Amino acid sequence: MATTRTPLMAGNWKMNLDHHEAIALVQKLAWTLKDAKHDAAAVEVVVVPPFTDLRSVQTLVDGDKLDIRYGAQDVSAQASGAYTGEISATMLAKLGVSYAVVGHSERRQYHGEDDALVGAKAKAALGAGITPIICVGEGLDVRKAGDQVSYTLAQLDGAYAGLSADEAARTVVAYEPVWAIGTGEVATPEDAQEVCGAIRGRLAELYDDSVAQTVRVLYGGSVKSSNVASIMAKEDVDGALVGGASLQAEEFAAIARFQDHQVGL
Ligand SMILES: O=C(CO)COP(=O)(O)O
Repeated sequence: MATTRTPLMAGNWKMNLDHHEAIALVQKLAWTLKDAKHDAAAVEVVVVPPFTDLRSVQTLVDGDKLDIRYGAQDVSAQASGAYTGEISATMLAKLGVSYAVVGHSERRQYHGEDDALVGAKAKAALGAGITPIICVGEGLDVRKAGDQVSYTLAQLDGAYAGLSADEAARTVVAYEPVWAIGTGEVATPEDAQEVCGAIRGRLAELYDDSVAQTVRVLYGGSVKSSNVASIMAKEDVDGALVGGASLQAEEFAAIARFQDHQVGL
């Protein structure tokens, strides 16, 4: 983690928690962070619930003036029209959504999303003032073959192909090795740094150093309060995209409070 970038901890709830449960979790998260005197300017905390929860989360965050932001798990590449089941970036912006996850490996795997579509979704989000969290990362076969860097950078090239430097500077990247998602198998801090560093290097090549130094690169895959500090200690890791552990308020708050934890030597 470099001191110039504000760390970002985003909790991707995936298809979990209805809008009642969402309110309970966000309230508990807010209390837990308040008890710990959490400074939202020092570490940004974001929840990413299902679409159906967003209106309730908005009402709670606005009403209680919580220092918590929220995002969507996906966004349409289209602006409006006959796209049954899709949700536009403008609709999300109206709900005060700050972030949209695009290209999550589960969407790539189960919905056939490719890099061009991921890039188009990122562009649509940016057009509505929403920060896309662009997900990349290799599967187990690629990792076993030692090709994780080239594979992930090819995904990055595809997703950023249509983005200008100004747009790229307003994105977040999440490196999520598929073999580490929901498996309990966390990448080592060195594994995370290798690819996150390569992503930053590629952004410098595609754009310039200022873009590369501005974009936050997150790690995702079995992040917990017990392993987050050692991963965050790495130079090019600026935060985490957390799945399962973000469904428990105390655990997610402890992840956001990673600076309280001692990094083992
Ligand atoms: O996919 C993830 C976040 O987007 C990671 O999920 P887990 O933290 O459950 O491994």
